[in-house]
Amino acid sequence: MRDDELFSFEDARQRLGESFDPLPVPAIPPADPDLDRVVVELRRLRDASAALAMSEVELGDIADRLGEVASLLESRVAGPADRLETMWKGAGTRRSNPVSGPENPIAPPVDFVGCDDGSVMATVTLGPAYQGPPGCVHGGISALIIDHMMGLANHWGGRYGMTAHYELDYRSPTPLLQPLTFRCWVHEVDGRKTWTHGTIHAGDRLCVEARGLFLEASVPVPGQPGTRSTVADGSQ
Ligand SMILES: CCCCCCCCCC(=O)SCCNC(=O)CCNC(=O)[C@H](O)C(C)(C)COP(=O)(O)OP(=O)(O)OC[C@H]1O[C@@H](n2cnc3c(N)ncnc32)[C@H](O)[C@@H]1OP(=O)(O)O
Repeated sequence: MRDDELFSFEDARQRLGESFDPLPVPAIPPADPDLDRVVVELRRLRDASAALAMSEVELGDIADRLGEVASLLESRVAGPADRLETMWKGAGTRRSNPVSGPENPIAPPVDFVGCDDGSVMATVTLGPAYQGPPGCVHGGISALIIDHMMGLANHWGGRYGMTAHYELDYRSPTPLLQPLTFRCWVHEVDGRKTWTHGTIHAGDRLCVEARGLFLEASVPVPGQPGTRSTVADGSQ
């Protein structure tokens, strides 16, 4: 089997239907549009603040003004422990995860597409907030995105699980400010185990190769005693 082949293409077709259009995997449910707009603005602040040093910006009372907004929000939102509970009462973690979640300002965000061959793909351009080596994506950010994306590829391939083992080879520098193509696919399955592979390319150049072992498992859901989640799609 070639390394980039789905473990069972026909099996995936049976599970996913004879023909299907690429879809977001899994679809992220909409919520209050104002909430998503707030996060879009927070991301603009994130990216602008990553470029503040050595800039010409007159900072003056900027910190005070931002502090006022932060205090306003803090006074009206749930604390972290309560938030963990509400997160699992709604759309699971799909809206709040740190890779694609529209409610999470640290998410770049990355938009995923499920492909006809069973893989999951994404194209994303990362800015200076994600820098590691000069001009390059931080290796931990690459790892974060691929790990999450492998979870989605498992879901797309009808599997689920928690990452038990995960390894990456950084084959060449991963550039900032250029479109990067991420791809993940289920490579092999055996009982509770799913081996999932992934790559990052800049154009035709291979930047990162990754392999993960996922084990079917469940974890207790915060605030819902006796309830466990399979972490399959952020729901139970
Ligand atoms: C739509 C989807 C959206 C969601 C995407 C989310 C993706 C995010 C992915 C993550 O980041 S998950 C978070 C990071 N992972 C964790 O926190 C997992 C922490 N580890 C655990 O909870 C447990 O170790 C785990 C549930 C993974 C496994 O515990 P088990 O007690 O169920 O496994 P066990 O020790 O019985 O081992 C089962 C088999 O797996 C093998 N195994 C376990 N850990 C391994 C390992 N690290 N390396 C290789 N093999 C391993 C083990 O040898 C054994 O093989 P055999 O059955 O052949 O004997």
